[in-house]
Amino acid sequence: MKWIPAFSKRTMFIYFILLCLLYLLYALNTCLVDERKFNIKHIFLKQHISTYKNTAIRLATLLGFSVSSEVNKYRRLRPSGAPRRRLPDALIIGVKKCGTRALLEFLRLHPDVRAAGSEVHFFDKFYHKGFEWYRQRMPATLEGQLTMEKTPSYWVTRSAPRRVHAMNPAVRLLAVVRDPVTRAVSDYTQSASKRPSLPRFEQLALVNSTHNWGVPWSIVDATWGPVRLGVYARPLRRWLRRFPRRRLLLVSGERLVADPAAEMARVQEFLGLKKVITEKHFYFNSTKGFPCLLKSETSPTPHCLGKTKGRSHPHIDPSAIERLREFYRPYNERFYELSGINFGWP
Ligand SMILES: Nc1ncnc2c1ncn2[C@@H]1O[C@H](COP(=O)(O)OS(=O)(=O)O)[C@@H](OP(=O)(O)O)[C@H]1O
Repeated sequence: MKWIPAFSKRTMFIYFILLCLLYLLYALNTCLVDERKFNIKHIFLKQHISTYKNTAIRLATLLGFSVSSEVNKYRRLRPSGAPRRRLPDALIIGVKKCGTRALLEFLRLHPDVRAAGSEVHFFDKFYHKGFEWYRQRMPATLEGQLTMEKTPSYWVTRSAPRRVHAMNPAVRLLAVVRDPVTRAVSDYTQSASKRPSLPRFEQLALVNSTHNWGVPWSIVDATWGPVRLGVYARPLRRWLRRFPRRRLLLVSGERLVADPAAEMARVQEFLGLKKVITEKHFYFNSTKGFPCLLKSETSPTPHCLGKTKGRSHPHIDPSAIERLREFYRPYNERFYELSGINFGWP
């Protein structure tokens, strides 16, 4: 052990204190430039490595050592605690009219999640604009916070799995699914609210045909958008060709209404988030018939989702509902097999 310089205990102690002071000053500096709330996870976990690195660089510079060009980048960098826009870490990819807005709004209650407010439609409509354009649409986040976006049409966009994979193969995907019959009625209700002259649901969902024995019979029009979108097995297969099953969380639209806190516990676990969103955040609004929020980042008072969420549906002939249920049954079975979850739709 002769090669160890013979420092006195006193000198070593002074060096140790100096190092601790430098680290403390650096950590404090990081907090002060951060205009948001002090975030324990952010400072002490995610930034740990870069904090040590930057402190070492500062120390080296102070002691008069020259620093390499790579290290010189440090001077141009903003303090590492400053918020900046990043590509999403997680995406809500669908399914239309299954509760995607509710999921996003609930997730926004979490201090470690920041999400784009409106649907960005990058992977379906604006892919040609490039990832930099996409990044600019994202909210600024601190290191350690998740950046999110929801665009339900990604679920059925054929090129979306490949494109999302090209952005980040480790991205986490969430898809909300609900009974395809209710989903179809919800989809129709939305269209009818924009076009009051739209024919009745039954007329669009079913086409009259003649049964083999001459008995009039109606068959489901599987080409009609609101019906086609409820065949979940096909798009799921496409996503699973690109992403392992563990990267995709299927959220139950029914449970998101019946027990939002329990469903959000699954979501938070999947996203690797601390369980912050709990029963305390929700109350059931009997007028609306849906869970609403007690408070959120944007509103300190109790509030529900907008008027376009939770519309009342028109009455649909029960025989048409039954025809649709028969139609979806084999597709639902296939979907349960592929996903490994039995959603128990009637
Ligand atoms: N908490 C809460 N409040 C209101 N609505 C809720 C909620 N949770 C789930 N839902 C259901 O979400 C349905 C709308 O789904 P999406 O947000 O995915 O619609 S969209 O695709 O973004 O247009 C919406 O469909 P409709 O009932 O047909 O309006 C709701 O059934």
